[in-house]
Amino acid sequence: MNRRVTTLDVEALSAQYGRIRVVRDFSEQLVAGEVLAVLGPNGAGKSSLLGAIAGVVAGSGRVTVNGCEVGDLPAYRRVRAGLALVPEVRGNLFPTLTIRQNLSVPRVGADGSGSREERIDLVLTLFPRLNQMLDRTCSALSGGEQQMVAIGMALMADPVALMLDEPSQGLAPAVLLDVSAAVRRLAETGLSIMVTEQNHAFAADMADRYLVLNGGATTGRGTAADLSDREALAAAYLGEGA
Ligand SMILES: Nc1ncnc2c1ncn2[C@@H]1O[C@H](COP(=O)(O)OP(=O)(O)OP(=O)(O)O)[C@@H](O)[C@H]1O
Repeated sequence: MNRRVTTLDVEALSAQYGRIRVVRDFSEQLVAGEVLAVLGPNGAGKSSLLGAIAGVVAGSGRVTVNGCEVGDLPAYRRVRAGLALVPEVRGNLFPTLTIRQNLSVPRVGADGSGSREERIDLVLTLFPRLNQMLDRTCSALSGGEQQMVAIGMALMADPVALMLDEPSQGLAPAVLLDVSAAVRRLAETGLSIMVTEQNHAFAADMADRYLVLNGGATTGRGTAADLSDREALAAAYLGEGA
């Protein structure tokens, strides 16, 4: 896998609800195999940013996936171009369906011709604990198990760029380790991953680098090593000029 290949290129992106713009002039590039953490306080615009990139929140700007400009395409066409989103609190899951049924819902692969069994095998290799509970209803799973299925759902489309919206929400520390290990393993396969987080320690376990979004604007950025440097992180939250 050539790690210098840009898989996700976002340029001058904004996100808005009606006339209220909540993300302004966001630009970022991710290369294959890279994990970027998007940090920021409540209301900073993290979910809106991922939503605008995925095409489920109104916005403007350029979004290029694997060299294909998708900024004017509806969300489902962006998925086919290789962009996958796992929304906050596992919002892509069907709670009354079993794990196996949930994994049967998404189209498989960019052109729909992929092997569903192969994709399910990948999900079960990443999250072996799901093996024992494939026929269990998702509403009866723990938050961590639901998060694993939610990530599995996104992986069915064989994406090149995966966006995870606050995957740590409501998860026990032991499960966070499972999720961060899975994110690292996915990055090793060449997937680019953008993950919003407020849990800095969890972000440090996964990310190669981070940026801080505050009030809808990027105020700072740094490497994963900086995430344990409280002063560097505080400066990133306050703004690079602080
Ligand atoms: N559907 C909506 N309609 C109007 N405004 C919204 C909507 N969703 C979010 N907002 C506003 O957009 C801004 C950014 O919200 P967003 O959810 O993107 O932030 P966030 O950083 O993800 O926050 P959190 O960490 O609390 O999830 C906030 O001011 C929020 O109130």
